[in-house]
This record gives sequence, C-alpha cells and structure tokens, in this order.
Amino acid sequence: MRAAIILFPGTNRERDMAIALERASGRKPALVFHRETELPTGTDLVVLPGGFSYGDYLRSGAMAAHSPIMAAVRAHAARGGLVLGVCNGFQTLIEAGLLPGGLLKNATLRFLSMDCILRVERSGTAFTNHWQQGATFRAPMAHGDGNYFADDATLDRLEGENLIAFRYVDEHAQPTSAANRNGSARNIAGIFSPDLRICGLMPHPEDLVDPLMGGVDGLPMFESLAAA
Ligand SMILES: NC(=O)CC[C@H](N)C(=O)O
Repeated sequence: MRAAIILFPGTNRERDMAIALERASGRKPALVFHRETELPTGTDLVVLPGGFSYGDYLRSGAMAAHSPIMAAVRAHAARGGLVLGVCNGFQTLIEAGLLPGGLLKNATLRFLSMDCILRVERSGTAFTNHWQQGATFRAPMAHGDGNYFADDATLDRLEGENLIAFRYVDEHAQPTSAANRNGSARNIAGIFSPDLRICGLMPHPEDLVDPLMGGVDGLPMFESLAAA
C-alpha cells in the first residue's frame, strides 16, 4: 500500500500518522506539501492528518480545502482511490465537499483533550476490515470543533445507506449523551462516502498503535488499510 500524507501549514499529526502507516504496512508513506499539484505516482491512499491548518482561521479546514494539492486529492477520490481524514483532516474533507455535514464548535465550547470509546458501526470496509462489526476501541481525541452536524435528511441518508463509520459510546457500548462529549448529532464520530473509499473521523486511531503509547486499539484501522 502506497500512502501519501498531505502537509498543510499548521498540520501537526503527520509523524504520528506516518508511524502508524509504516507500522502496519512496512512502507514509509510519502509526505506531500500542500503547494504540490500532483500525488506521487501509484498512490493508493491519501491521508489528511490532524492539526491546525492555517491556524483554524475562517473555519477549521476551510482554507486547507482550497490548497493546490486538493485538486489532485479530488481526482484521486473520483478514481476510487482511498482517502482518510483524521480530525483536522476530517474537517478539511467536509470543507472540500468530499464528505457531507459540518463540524461545529464542541457543545461545551471548550477544547476537549481526552480518550473516548468508539464503536465500529460498519465493518467490512477498507478502513474497518480488521474489526468485528460492533467492536469498541479506545481512541484519543483533541479538538475544538468536533461537533458533527448535518440536517435530518442527511443524517437519515447516512444511517439508511449504512455510511456511519464510528459512534461515541460508553463503557457498555451504548451511544449515550454522556459518551458524546462534543455533542455530535446521533453520536457520530466518523462517516464514509457512498462508495466507502473516503472515511473521516474526529478521534485519532494513529495515536494508539504501540504498547509504548498505552495501547494498540487504533492499529486495526491501519492493518485494514495495509491489506486493502
Ligand atoms: N487535533 C486536531 O486535528 C485539531 C483539529 C482542529 N484544529 C480543532 O481544534 O478542532
């Protein structure tokens, strides 16, 4: 699997992401600067990592979505190439119109830095193959704008077409409001595009891929991608 990680001014999770991808696939990902207009030949997976692109000015991810490299990312997605966006990367995919909805300020109006529990709402995809349907795992989150929002018609479509990737749940695997710290609609933590080739989520699976990090809960995502 050949992966390319896109770097915007203010991105800060590219090294974590590179370590996770290399650990699962045995291959170092390419780092591609936002000013580039082409992806490396043979790129299978494009990753938009977390951070504070353009200082979160305007809206988180809004300016990154207009970077020169994004035309190549769109073309890659249109060809059916895999795209993963984590946290600021998810925000950027939404701002680029590649995933539906919006990411509002956390309901608490505070930056949230803590672990959460995610439930795998759809196994059997390039991003989730190595989890059982309904499996739960721990993932760190660190964001100010993670409150997923969409109108009811969009939320109904996402549910009806089985495009919810992950939900925030409690220790009993239930999607309670207490488990939903940022206030996301219907406890949604991550979603897929209709062709299941694009996935965006707010928490950071790449930050739990080694026992030295405190666990390997996030590794199945990268093992799934490596085998895709
Ligand atoms: N960890 C991140 O990617 C943070 C995303 C974004 N800057 C926010 O605070 O919402």
